[in-house]
Amino acid sequence: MDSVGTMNTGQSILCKTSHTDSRPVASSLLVFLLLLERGMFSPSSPPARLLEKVIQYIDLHQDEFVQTLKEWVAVESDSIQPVPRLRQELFRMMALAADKLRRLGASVDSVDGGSQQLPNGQTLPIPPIILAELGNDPKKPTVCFYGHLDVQPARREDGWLTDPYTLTEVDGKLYGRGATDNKGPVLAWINAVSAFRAMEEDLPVNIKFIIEGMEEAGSVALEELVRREKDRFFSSVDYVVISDNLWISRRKPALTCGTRGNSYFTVEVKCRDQDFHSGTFGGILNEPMADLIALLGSLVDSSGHILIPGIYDHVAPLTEEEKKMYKAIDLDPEEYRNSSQVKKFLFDTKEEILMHLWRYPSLSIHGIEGAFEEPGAKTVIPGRVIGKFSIRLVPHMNMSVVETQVKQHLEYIFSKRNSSNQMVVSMALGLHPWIANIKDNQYLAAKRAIKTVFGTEPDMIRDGSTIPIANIFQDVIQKSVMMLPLGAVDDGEHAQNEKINRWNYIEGSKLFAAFFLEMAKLH
Ligand SMILES: Cn1cncc1C[C@H](NC(=O)CCN)C(=O)O
Ligand SMILES: [Zn+2]
Ligand SMILES: [Zn+2]
Repeated sequence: MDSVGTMNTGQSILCKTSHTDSRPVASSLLVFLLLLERGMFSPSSPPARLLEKVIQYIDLHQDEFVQTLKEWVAVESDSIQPVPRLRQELFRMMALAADKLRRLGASVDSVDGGSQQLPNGQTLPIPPIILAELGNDPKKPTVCFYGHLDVQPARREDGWLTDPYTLTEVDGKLYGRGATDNKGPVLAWINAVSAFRAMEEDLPVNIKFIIEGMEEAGSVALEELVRREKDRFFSSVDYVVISDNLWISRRKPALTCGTRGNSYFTVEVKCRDQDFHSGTFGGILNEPMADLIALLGSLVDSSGHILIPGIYDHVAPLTEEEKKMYKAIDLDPEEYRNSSQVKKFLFDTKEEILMHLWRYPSLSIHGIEGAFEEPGAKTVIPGRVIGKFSIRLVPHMNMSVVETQVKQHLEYIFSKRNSSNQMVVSMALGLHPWIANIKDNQYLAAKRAIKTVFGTEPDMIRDGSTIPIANIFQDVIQKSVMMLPLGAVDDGEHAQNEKINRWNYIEGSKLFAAFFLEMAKLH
């Protein structure tokens, strides 16, 4: 643990609060009691004893696991900024991971990602995608873990309290870019496997890995690889597990049963390609910005209701059963609001907040390309501007119906302005919502593993954002996909001071180990 850097606050890294402490003795005892209570095992039955041993191993080696996370976080594997130095870092990251997996005894294939053509004509290499496997016993189920090792950009000046690429532990929180998204969860899976390997125990399931380095940049080259490997690497895969989202709580584990999709639009308003001076042209033009602001202003009202006619028509009706589901979820709306530093949300109750994040569409306005957005008082009239907004999609909205509704609405608003400018609307991205089959064995196994390791039933949650690869796995290889998050709601993915709690990381490693054993029992 002392190899992990400490923030200069005078707080000792050894001074862990009980809140985040990972107590080896207590948790092993808890597991033992739970296994007894469930009546699944006699006290000395082999799987129960094996799990106890694995859990003990993970507790004893937790500082090594944190150290490896520190080494991985130290690699600036930023896939967003398209510069050669960072691409090199991505290659280094993927090589580190390949090496780690080889040392676990996996056979590892680093598949060449080819290259990426940027809009400015530059080409950059794409880091390899790792396909790895460990065990191919036909009697065991094969579980494939998907994760990514690229990260969002981070600079200390953005408001980080510690160096983003130096994993720093403060009060049981491990701060660093990628700690929770997604290096920590990838390593938790590897830690679970390594515990079995180190104790020379047979792995309960066959394990496969698909690990990429371009997720934050839109998973460039991934879909093509999945299609190409459908009948080879994926032919033996029975289940896919993704751990790339968060719990809705700071303490209570969750299983994710669905995510929203997204339809991303651009609306261009153009007078001419060059800007104007407002002293020379102001007063005699239909200004593109004024048109665009009116268009963007017509999309959603101040209560969050989307004003595009028909947009709610196909949204799945709310059932009584579903309403009950929200009641059970661990979320304190006041705490959530305060910790997000927001004065007031559009909704006050837990149920309304969750429903509007998960099961209703929302429209967000993201930005305007070509607008004057720097400080200062430039008297420009932009000649051409592009507005960007997106609608989060939910079951059972229809993508092409939404596209038509958006276009017709904007054309109607624009026509009422009698503007002489040109308007072009296009849907840049269409991602469908994802729905899990929670009746599937792996959800049952994960629930049992959570009960064993955390002593509680999970929150059955959805997620308001999109993990596009989930639908690709489901559609292309047609196997069950599960999202099993490890991180807490306040981990801050993509934000300054991203972290994963030591407790989540270590208990998460145990959770994956318990999951392997539960999966084996179901087969
Ligand atoms: C790029 N993009 C455009 N529309 C949707 C997306 C995916 C993006 N995914 C995430 O953030 C992963 C969260 N764990 C999002 O949902 O915004
Ligand atoms: Zn991620
Ligand atoms: Zn991310």
